[in-house]
Amino acid sequence: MNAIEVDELKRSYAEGFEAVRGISFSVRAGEVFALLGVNGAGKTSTVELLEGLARPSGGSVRVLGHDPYSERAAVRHRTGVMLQEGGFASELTVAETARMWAGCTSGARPVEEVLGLVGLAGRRADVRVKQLSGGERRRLDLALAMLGRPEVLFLDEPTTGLDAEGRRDTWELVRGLRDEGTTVLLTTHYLEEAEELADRLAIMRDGRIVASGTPAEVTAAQPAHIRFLLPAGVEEDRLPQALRATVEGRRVEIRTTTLQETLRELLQWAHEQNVTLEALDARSGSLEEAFLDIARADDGEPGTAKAEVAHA
Ligand SMILES: Nc1ncnc2c1ncn2[C@@H]1O[C@H](COP(=O)(O)OP(=O)(O)OP(=O)(O)O)[C@@H](O)[C@H]1O
Repeated sequence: MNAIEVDELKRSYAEGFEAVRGISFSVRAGEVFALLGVNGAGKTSTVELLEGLARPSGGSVRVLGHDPYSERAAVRHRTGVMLQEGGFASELTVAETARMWAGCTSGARPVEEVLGLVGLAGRRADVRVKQLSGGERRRLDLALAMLGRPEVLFLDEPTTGLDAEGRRDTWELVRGLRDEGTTVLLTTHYLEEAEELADRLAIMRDGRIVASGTPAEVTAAQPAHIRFLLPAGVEEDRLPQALRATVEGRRVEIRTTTLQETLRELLQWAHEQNVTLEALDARSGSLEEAFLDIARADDGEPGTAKAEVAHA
C-alpha cells in the first residue's frame, strides 16, 4: 500500500513562478523516502503540499488515501510535521512546550519519553526555548513531530545545524521509527544522510524530478574510480592503453563502468611488471557524484540526466 501518492503535482506562487512543475512519485507504507535537490529545487514547496499547507495549482496528492488540503481533518492527526523553522514561544521551557503540544494531540506519547528520545529530557527539559542551541531546537522540533505517534512523518532538513553526533542520533531515531512502521518523507542536503536512511529517493532540479530510485539504482549509472600512484621508474606510456588512465604528476586515475574487470587488468599488469601500486584505491560511484552530475547538468530538460533511472 502507498502511504503517499503524488501525481503530476504543480505549485505556482502568486507572481506566476512555477516552483513545482508536474512531479509524480509514491512512497510505500513503512518506507523512508528522501527528496534531494540544490537550494531552490522545489523540495520545501513540494513537502508543504504533502502536508496540506497549500493547495496545488495542478495534479494531485494523496496522503493515507486522502487529499491533505481539502480533507485536512482526516489526515492531520495521523501525520507529524517537522518544518524548517519551528515557531516556538521562546519564553516557555522545553517541557512546557512539549506539554502544550501534547495537550493538543490525541494519543500523545508521554512528554518525558519523547524528550528522552531526542536527548532533551531531565535537566535540559527545564531550559527555556530561547536558550537552546540551534541543534537542540531541531531536536525539539523532531520531538514535537513524533509526539502524536504519526503514521506518516514529514521531516524538512531534520539534521541541518546538528553536529556529527546529533546527526547520527537522529538517523538512529528515524531508523527506529521506520522499524515501528512509520512512513518517513524527508528532505536533506546531506547525501550521506540519504544514503544512510532512504529506501528510495528522488532528486529534484528546477521543480522537476530528474532521477529517482533506490540509492543503489541512482548511483549505478556513475562510473567507479581507481586511483594509485605511478610506480617509481615507470613512465606513463607503459600503462595499458585499454585502461584509459589520466595521469597528473604521479597520480593516476581510471574511471570505469566495469570495476572488477578493469581492476583485474590493472593488477595483472602490475604483477607482470613486478611493480607495487602505492595508495591503491578502488571505489564504486557514490550518490554524491550522481547528485553533482545531475545538479551540474544545465540542459533544463527532465529525463536527460545521466543518472536517470526508472521513475517511481
Ligand atoms: N512564497 C514564495 N513566493 C515566490 N517564490 C517562492 C516562494 N517560496 C519559494 N519560492 C521559490 O520557489 C523555488 C523553490 O523553493 P523551495 O523552498 O521549494 O526550494 P528548496 O528545494 O526547498 O530549497 P532549499 O534547499 O533552499 O530549502 C525557489 O526558487 C524559491 O525562490
